[in-house]
Amino acid sequence: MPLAAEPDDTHEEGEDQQLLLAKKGEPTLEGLVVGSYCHDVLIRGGRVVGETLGGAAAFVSNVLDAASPREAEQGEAPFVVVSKVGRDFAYASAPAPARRPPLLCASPTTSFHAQFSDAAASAHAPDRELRRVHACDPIYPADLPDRRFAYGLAVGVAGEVLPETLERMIRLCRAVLVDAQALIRAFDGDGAVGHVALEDTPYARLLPRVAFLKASSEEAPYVGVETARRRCCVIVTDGRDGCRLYWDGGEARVAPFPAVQVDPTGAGDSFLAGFAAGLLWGLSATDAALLGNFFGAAAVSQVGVPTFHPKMLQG
Ligand SMILES: Nc1ncnc2c1ncn2[C@@H]1O[C@H](COP(=O)(O)OP(=O)(O)O)[C@@H](O)[C@H]1O
Ligand SMILES: O=P([O-])([O-])O[C@@H]1[C@@H](O)[C@H](O)[C@@H](O)[C@H](O)[C@@H]1O
Repeated sequence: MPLAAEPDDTHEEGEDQQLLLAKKGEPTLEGLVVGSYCHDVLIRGGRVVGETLGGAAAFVSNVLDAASPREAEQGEAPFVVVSKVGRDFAYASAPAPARRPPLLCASPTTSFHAQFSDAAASAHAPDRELRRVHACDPIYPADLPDRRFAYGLAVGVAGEVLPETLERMIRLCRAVLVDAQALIRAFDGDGAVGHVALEDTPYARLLPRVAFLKASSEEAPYVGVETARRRCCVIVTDGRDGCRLYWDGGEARVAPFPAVQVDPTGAGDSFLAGFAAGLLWGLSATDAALLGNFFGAAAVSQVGVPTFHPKMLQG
């Protein structure tokens, strides 16, 4: 499966899955996670049933730390997070923001209300309706550290990863993985989350320089998988049915792990981080997707940012 050509980094043909692996003599691969922490308010049957830390940066950091427990214990930071919050941010002491503090802005912290139907935990109910209540400042190219990274994760939730910021990530990182929700979300006057076609956004021209694009089954029609797969590897996640990988010339289904869903929030973020961790371990893309499915299933089994126990990954 050929990865997207690296526009700013040459690599030998055939090093498809090796892009995220340290080369001989290289220091530990450092990652760049770009996306904002946020406040999540969970509403079921018209009542607030939970208020939690959210934002892909929180879920992604959680998984990357769980997948590299030795570095996390030794205080090594195999990745940096560029995130923005307001002075009202309520979770500064939570593990992820405490380890990787966000930039403080004058604007309020991004906040989402996730409305679940009463049956949302059942097998086939739509999992949630999202509304963006507040949006913090965008993340600008100048907010990114001026150094090279082995990989980047563009994981905005409220439009904070600007096209020019993604372009800078591509220049700084050997391989960039993108969550489609950072590219195709649109918000109406009340903040209700909708989607626009990726082709109609300024991000479309950057796709040939992206290694992996992850989209949920709800987002996939707006991504245009048949077009996108000719530019980069596209992963479509499908909740309890696992995920499928599409590249130019092939596709593969990767089975899910069983889970009792109590809160679908963060499943996609956790999947993408688990997938990236799998590539860093040297797994093939399909085996890395299986690790992503593992973390996605673990995420839905808990409310908010899940707790992963270090032993959970020991064979
Ligand atoms: N109810 C579930 N049971 C088992 N695995 C799940 C469940 N929901 C999500 N997952 C896992 O998490 C991944 C991402 O979930 P999904 O809901 O598709 O993403 P998103 O949050 O972006 O909509 C799925 O591919 C699957 O592996
Ligand atoms: O559930 P998921 O799609 O992986 O990602 C979620 C976002 O879609 C949502 O906007 C945000 O409020 C959550 O904290 C989480 O980041």
